[in-house]
Order: sequence, then structure tokens, then C-alpha cells
Amino acid sequence: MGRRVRVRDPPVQSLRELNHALHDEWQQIPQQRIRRLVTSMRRRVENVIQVQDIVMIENGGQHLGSGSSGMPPAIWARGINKSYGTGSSKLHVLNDLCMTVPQGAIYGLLGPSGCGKTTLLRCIVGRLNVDSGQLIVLGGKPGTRGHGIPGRMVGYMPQETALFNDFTIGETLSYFGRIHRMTREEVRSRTEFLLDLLTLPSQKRIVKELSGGQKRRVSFAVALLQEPEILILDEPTVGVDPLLREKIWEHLIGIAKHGEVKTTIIITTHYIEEARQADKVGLMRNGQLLAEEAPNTLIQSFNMQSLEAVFLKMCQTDEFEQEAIDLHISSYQSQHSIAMFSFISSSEPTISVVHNFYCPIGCPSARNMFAQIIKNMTMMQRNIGFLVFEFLLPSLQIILFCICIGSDPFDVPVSVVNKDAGLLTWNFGQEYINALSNTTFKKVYYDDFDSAIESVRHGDAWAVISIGQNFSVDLASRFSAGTKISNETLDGSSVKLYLDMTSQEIAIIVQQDINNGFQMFAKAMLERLGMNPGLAELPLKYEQPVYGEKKPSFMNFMAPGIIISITFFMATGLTNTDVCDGEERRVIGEESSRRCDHLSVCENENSAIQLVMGTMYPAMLISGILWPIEAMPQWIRYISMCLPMTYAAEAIRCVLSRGWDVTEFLVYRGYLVSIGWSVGLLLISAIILKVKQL
Ligand SMILES: Nc1ncnc2c1ncn2[C@@H]1O[C@H](COP(=O)(O)OP(=O)(O)OP(=O)(O)O)[C@@H](O)[C@H]1O
Repeated sequence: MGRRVRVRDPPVQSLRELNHALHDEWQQIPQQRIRRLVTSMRRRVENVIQVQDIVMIENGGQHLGSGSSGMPPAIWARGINKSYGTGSSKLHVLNDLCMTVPQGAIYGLLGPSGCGKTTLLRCIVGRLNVDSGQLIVLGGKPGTRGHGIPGRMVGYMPQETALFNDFTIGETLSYFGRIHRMTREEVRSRTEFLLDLLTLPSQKRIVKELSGGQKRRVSFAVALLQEPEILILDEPTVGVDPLLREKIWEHLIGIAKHGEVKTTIIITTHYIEEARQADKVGLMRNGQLLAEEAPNTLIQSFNMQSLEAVFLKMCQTDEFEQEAIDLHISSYQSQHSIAMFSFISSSEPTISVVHNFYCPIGCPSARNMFAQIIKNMTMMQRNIGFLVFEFLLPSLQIILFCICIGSDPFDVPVSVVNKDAGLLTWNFGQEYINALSNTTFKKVYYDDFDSAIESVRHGDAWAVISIGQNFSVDLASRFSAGTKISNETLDGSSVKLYLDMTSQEIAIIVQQDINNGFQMFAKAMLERLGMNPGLAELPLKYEQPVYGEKKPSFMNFMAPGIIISITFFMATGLTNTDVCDGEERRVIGEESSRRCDHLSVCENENSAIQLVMGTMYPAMLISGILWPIEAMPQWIRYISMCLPMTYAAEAIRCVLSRGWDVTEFLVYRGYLVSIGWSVGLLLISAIILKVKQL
């Protein structure tokens, strides 16, 4: 066991001195013990410091009431943890992180790539919930209903631009203005100001035609638009030239220090030196803040020339030194907290970079819905091709469906071989062939049987109708000889048919019309013999159908399913337009993705479309849209009973074919099942999105 470590109240003048003192002492001690000590000290510090305490501490133990020094911090985080994934793939990103951002301060959040800066910002704006610890933003927990975060109070500029590519700059700002309930006049004057500040081109320019840097500036303008109380900027100066960067910083300092409402700003940047202009910087590594000080204090403490050097020094320290620094900060905080917070309160108000537009989870407000409608209309207007695709193409599909589906085949080529020698003046073979429909069949005559069969084999005809040499004689015998008729006569009086059965629809029509032709021929024969032609008919009588026509059409069966499918595809296409550029979505993008369940389980719109395509066709098949469920195996029928389209298609079929109204069970069941599925999927989407946010 190593020596017991007791953190005394060392008479040190600076963090650096404390670090050295502790470092020397701890070199002898096993690292595991130091880790435990660090954790325990942190807990003790966190336990004693609460938001109210900070106010007290900042004022040297006295509550001074209102005024800048008496204000609680804009952001206060203690011991927050956040991880992604579960089980062995769990990734701890924020580890017991503590952070204090005073109101009206500019706070530079610095750290190597992947250390968790964006994750922290997402927690602050309420896009992610922390796993544990306390996080208070503007006096409340982010994401709490009615708190305003996410919402108008916070402006968030994510790393990705997250803009609507087909919008102009002006339309983009108007859209977000509507979301934030700004008046037209407010939006107009802010637009003018921001275009000038950020040296953006004309507001009529379309976003997708802008350069990368210009897009980022539009994104920045969106974050500044409603003059939020907290502005969070995730690398806002990437791709921005030094002059403009300077101008942006001037503006940030202006709104943090001189604005009517002092804005708190948190800014992440890879240009470390620009963070010197911040009131306070947080140096982040491995999900923790190694230091949180004014830039100059840090530089002096570490005896370095630049903030970048301090940053590098801290990042290059090995694991042991890292923990020593953590420990000295913890002990420093616990033992010198009054001094530290006094420093904070005595410093000028800081700026932190925030920038967000997220609405609280739940139903979008009427205002937001209105903004959405305007946005969708603008997008459609801008994209005529899309409009045609989404609305005209489905209509065209329905028209094409009606034209192409359901009619009987006609002009079907059949090969005829008639060798009938006839009887007296009659040639029954020819008369039978004449009785065959000239609409359905296109008769091609052959002299020999082999050539006729060959024509079917080559795909030139769908059937061979072959009539033997003694057909007339044998047929006459067949009708007159009664029971004494021989098999040879029966065979000779038969028309031989050789069909290509590869197309069921054509084969059925060919067979049906060949039978009908024979009945016509038989009736004509009986009439000529002075007998009742009705004798040629089957002793079955199909009366007027209860529903539908005597000759049903396949189209009538298919139409309901096709209407449902097309409607579904239209809805899919429309909801996908809500997705904006970039992985991050601002307010409305979030809400629209909440609305469509397929997006809630997919990372992006392409995988959502693939998922829709992949699930849509099996669902259509099983729902009895293309073929009756009654013709499917029993186990498939059980599945189809669980699918929404089955009931919807049946309901529409009942309305269209049977003329039923909504009071009939099968019709209202279709509506109820569809509504139930929609509500269920919506709830699942909301839950999935909520869980993803965790
Ligand atoms: N949605 C997510 N699911 C799983 N892991 C994630 C997710 N988002 C971020 N991470 C991981 O969390 C860690 C911290 O990511 P984060 O984006 O917060 O870092 P960062 O400090 O902002 O990096 P950079 O400066 O490069 O933007 C990284 O290892 C990243 O891969």
C-alpha cells in the first residue's frame, strides 16, 4: 500500500506551483490510489457547491442581490456524464465534467478533436440528455417543457450547416424568423444587419449556390437572428477569412458586453489564439475540463507565451500528470474556491458561444406548422421537377394504370390447321373457326400441323387449333349415333388445342373464347337443324350479380391498392423533403423527422427511402393488393391480417366496387386501423427520437 495522501492547504501562489508540489509528492503513490482520491475529492467539491452557493461564493460569501455580480451563472454543470452506445461498445464521452459559464460571458471551449465538445454543447442546448450529474442552463434543466431551451432563448450553430439548399438566404432567415415568432419587420431589419455584418451576398442568392464559407456564415446568421440569450457556436470561424473572423469576434464581444440583453456565448474553435478574446476558456480533454480560467491567467499560471502553448502542454501531459493536474484543480477548487470564483465575478462578463433553434419535444406549435407549410410551398415552387414528380406523376400513374390494367387481351395470334374434308355441302370445321371471336383472335392458317406447332414454339402464336380430316362426318355421327358412338368417332369429332400456357391471363382468355366459339357454333348448327339453340348452353344460369358486373375486371380489384400505394409514396416523398442539408437539423428539421417514423430509425434520408422501398413491396404483396388474400397460404394470411394496408385496401374496395359508405363495418374498420397505425407509428417515432436523444 502506498503512503496516505492528505491534501493540505498548501501555501502556493499559483496553479503551477500547486501542480509541482503535488506532482513531486504523488510520484511515489500508486496511480490507482490517486484516481480514487481524485474522484472522491471531486464529489466532495460538487456536494458543497450548488447554484445558489456559487452566487454567494462569487460575491465573497455575501448575496448582493441583482446586478451582474449577483447573477447566477448562465450555465452551471457539475459532474455530468454522457456516453454513447451500450454494453461493451459504450463510449464514455463526458466524464464528471464541471463547468461554469457566467452570464454575459464569452466562453471559449477548447480541446482536441473528439474530446467531447460537441457532445457537451448538445447537452447544453437540450439535444442530448446527460446520463448523470447536474446541468442548469439559464436557471433550468435543458429540454424541460416551458423552459425555452431548446427554443428561442438559445441560438445554436452546429458544425454542419444544416440549411435548406433550395432556399435563398432571405427565405432561410424568414423561415427561422417565423419559427422564432419574429415579426416581418424584425426579420427584415435583422436580415439587413446580419447580411452586412457577415458580408453575405444578396439575400436572393440560393444557398446551394454559395461557397462553403458563405454557407457557414448564413448558418451563423441564423443563430444570431433572434438575438438569443445564449449563443452556442460550434466552430463558427472555420472557412472564414481573418478579417471577417475579427469582425465576428467584435460583434460577439459587442453583444456580450454592450447589448441590451447581455448574451452569453460559448464558442468552440480550433484557432486557439482567437480564444484569447474570450473572458474565460475551458480546456477540455477526455471529456473533462482540465482548466477553466481567463486566458491570461492560464498563460501566466503555466508560464507560457501563448494560449496554444498552454493547450499543447496540457494535452501532451502523460496520464499520470493528467491526473495530477485534475487533482490539483479539484483540490484548488475545494480549498481556494472563493478566490477562484471571486476572480470570475471580478472579471468582465464573459461571452459563451451558443446558437440553437430547437423546439421542445412534443407537438409543433401552430406557428411552427405555418412556418413548415410556407417552407414546403417554397421548396416545391423552387423545384418544379419535384412538384411534377410528387403530384403529377402519381396522377399519370393512375391514368396509366386504368389504361393498361384490366382489359381482356385482343388480337392474340393463333395458328389454325383445318383439314376437315366436310360433309355434303357442310364444312363444320370452317364454321367452327368462323365462330371464333375475330376480336380476341388473330387467325393465321397453316397447311400442316408441324408448321403450326413450330409457330407456337417460336413464340409467334399462343395456340394451335387443329381440326382433323373427318371432323364434319364424325361430328354428325357424334350427334346422331347416341350411345353407340366409338372412341374413334369421338376423337375425330374433337377440335385439338395446343396452348402456350406461360401467360395465365392470355391462356385463360384463349380457353374461354375457344369454348364460347364452340357454343356459338353449336347454337348455329341446332338452329339450322330446326332445333332449339338453347340446348347448346350449359344447364347453369348466372343471374345478375349482387355486386359488380357479369364480366368483372381485374382493374376493379387492383385499383384500391394502387391508390393506397401511390398515396403512400407521395407522403414518403413529401416528408423526405423536410430533411435539410447536413446531419444536424435545426428546429424544424427535428420536428419533421419526428413526424415521419421511417426517419426516426434511420440516420439519413437515403437509408429512410431504402427502408421504405424494402418494406413497401413485401407489404403490398402480403396485403392482397396485387392478388387476393384468399389465394395465399394460410400462414401468410395471418401476417396480412396484421398489416394496415390489408384493411385500408379492403375498405376502399368496398366503397368503390360495392358502393358502401363509412357506416359499414369493413369500411370504418379500414379507417380505424389506418388511424391506429398512424398514431402508433407516430408514438414509436417520438419514443425512438427521445431515446436517441438520451
Ligand atoms: N451520436 C454518436 N454516437 C456515438 N458516438 C458519438 C456520437 N457523437 C459523437 N460520438 C463520439 O463521441 C466522441 C466525442 O465526439 P464530439 O463530437 O463530442 O467531439 P468534439 O470534441 O466535438 O470533436 P471535433 O472537435 O472533432 O468536432 C467522439 O469519439 C465521437 O466519435
